[in-house]
Amino acid sequence: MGLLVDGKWQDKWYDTDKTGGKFERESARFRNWVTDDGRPGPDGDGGFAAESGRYHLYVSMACPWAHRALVFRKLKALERHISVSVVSPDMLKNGWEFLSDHEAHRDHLYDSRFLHQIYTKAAADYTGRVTVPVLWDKHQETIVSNESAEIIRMFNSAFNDLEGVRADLDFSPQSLREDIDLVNERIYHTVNNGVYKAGFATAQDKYEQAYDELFETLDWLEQRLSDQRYLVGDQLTEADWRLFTTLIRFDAVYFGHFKCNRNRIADFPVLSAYLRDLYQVPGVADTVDMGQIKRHYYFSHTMINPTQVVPKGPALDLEAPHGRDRLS
Ligand SMILES: N[C@@H](CCC(=O)N[C@@H](CS)C(=O)NCC(=O)O)C(=O)O
Repeated sequence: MGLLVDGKWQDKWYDTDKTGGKFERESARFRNWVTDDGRPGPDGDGGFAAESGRYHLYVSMACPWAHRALVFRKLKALERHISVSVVSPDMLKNGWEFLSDHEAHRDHLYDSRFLHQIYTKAAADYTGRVTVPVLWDKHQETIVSNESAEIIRMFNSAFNDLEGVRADLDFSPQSLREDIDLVNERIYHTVNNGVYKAGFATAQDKYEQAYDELFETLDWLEQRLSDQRYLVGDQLTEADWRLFTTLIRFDAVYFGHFKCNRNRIADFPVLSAYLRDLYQVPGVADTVDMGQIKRHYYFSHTMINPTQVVPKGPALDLEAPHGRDRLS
């Protein structure tokens, strides 16, 4: 694990000393938007028009942020328009890596060895962390965006005019945007990023604070979802998919590896049924690779799990009936 400094790779773990043991996530640096006609989006430069075959997504199957983009690519039927390369689940001293001789983990565009080479191709003097997902423009040979929250909004609406794309599915309708943003905000800080704050804390109090906030929000969600099928009423939205990619990793990884162990998701009757409901949406299960998820966290974070032994369990029954149809 490391980062780029002026375009040079440095093998360095997160620096929590300067924040008293607290993990603070760095903001993504590439913030352009693909739009239907190439006009600029809310941030960054214009010139990124939605075109079939022009964009490439770099992901890890293990990463919850990249997973959001994969879910949107699948549900919006963007697979034939946006190609993808999947890094190896092992993220060690060189950061995310490709494996040239494994079709499943090759860089299909440049046959690079490391993801940081994609970052320096886009910005030779880049300073910052090298994260997935990355949305790459094959025409301009640059990174459009490395911020998953924005990539999923592009996938939701920018490509709607392309053939076969599910324009009828809108996961961020304008009429619900305010509510979506509100729940996203709480869930981002206390759940999506909350599990990382607990897992990467290097001070007891910082860990306990993240743990308390996490379970306070999970209790709130258990309540909220007891009489409504989805987070923002009876329609599936972006807010659900953003929560989903954290919940699906919870019992297998965050409960043990990140010490988020007051309860498993399986112990929350409502949340666990909600998780199965989302998992059973056609196409979604194809985006979940529990083997790569467990391998990544337990094998890559050697300061948390120095033996690199990957747990066999837990047994998860994601195909069991969820019974939530009655709510909508
Ligand atoms: N803000 C980013 C965060 C992405 C992120 O942190 N991805 C993790 C993998 S789960 C990563 O690549 N970490 C590498 C690192 O921090 O060096 C997003 O949501 O797209």
